[in-house]
Amino acid sequence: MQALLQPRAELLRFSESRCSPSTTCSTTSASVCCPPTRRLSHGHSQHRLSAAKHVVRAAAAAPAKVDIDSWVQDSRRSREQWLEESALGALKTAVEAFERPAFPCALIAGDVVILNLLHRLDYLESGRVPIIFIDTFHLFPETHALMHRLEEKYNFKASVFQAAGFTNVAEFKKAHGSDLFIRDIEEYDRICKVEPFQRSLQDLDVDVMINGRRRDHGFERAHLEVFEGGSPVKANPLAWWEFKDCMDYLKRHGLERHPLHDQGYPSIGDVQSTVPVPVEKWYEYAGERSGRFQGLQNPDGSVKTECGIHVADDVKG
Ligand SMILES: Nc1ncnc2c1ncn2[C@@H]1O[C@H](COP(=O)(O)OS(=O)(=O)O)[C@@H](OP(=O)(O)O)[C@H]1O
Repeated sequence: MQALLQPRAELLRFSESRCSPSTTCSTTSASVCCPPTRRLSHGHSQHRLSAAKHVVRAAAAAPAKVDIDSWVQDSRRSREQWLEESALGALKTAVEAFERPAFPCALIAGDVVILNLLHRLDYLESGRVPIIFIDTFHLFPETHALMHRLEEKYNFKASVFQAAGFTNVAEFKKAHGSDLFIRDIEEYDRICKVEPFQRSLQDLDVDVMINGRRRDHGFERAHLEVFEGGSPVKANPLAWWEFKDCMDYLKRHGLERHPLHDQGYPSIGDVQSTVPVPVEKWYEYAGERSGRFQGLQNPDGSVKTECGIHVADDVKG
């Protein structure tokens, strides 16, 4: 309360010092502006204006004894702690309530965070949460290499799914050419992403699917909740995190991040449709994914922002 009163006391002191002791202030609001004994008879409106400016300044200024910087730091720390605890809680809730959880993992920053959270809960080494990795035949080699390093580190083996009927990229290109994604992006997504993804959920009979989708990814995900109904149910432990929270988590915990971040890529998908983004854009709303799906359009001509993996309500197909 004292702190709230202080600016007004300041104002009165300020007003008093500006009023001439030899003049009288005549306006009704002068009781705020000047003590009654020193009311001005002239130029009061001008004086009132400077006093009003002072009110704004006085109200904006913090009482001297408050260390706002430490408040800011404390609130950041509590936010980080809360985000971390809520993500761990969501994963635990999902895994304990369902029988066959799985985590389809593309190794973008949030996925690397989730892998670490799963490791902390002992769901990786124990095999309680299988990791699904869709090899689209068009991923960056660095993505494959990172997956191998994380498999070693956390002692798990990802279940890899590829386009049906092919065992390697050469076979795929022989059948479909090397530019299917240019000629027919819908068909490319269906063959290389959506079908292997749906097959992975069916083969593992997944009843709850963990993933790293977040509200700050863009308008399609702006209202995402931590859990979503459907078949399977989806657990989105990072729904309320921002991209910066993910990067900060990796740094705070000394974790390896995807090496392409250091080459300017905030998000990493397929080689042919992922480009670097100026770093000042990374943390804007939807900035993380702004280098994805480059040059691609939906059939209705709108800009592509999803490959279709998570668009259907019932992703098991
Ligand atoms: N390669 C690969 N392997 C396993 N799982 C994958 C893969 N690519 C995408 N996904 C899953 O799809 C979610 C959305 O991915 P994206 O929209 O970022 O990209 S993509 O169009 O699918 O490439 C993505 O969500 P995140 O967890 O946020 O990465 C995953 O659940």
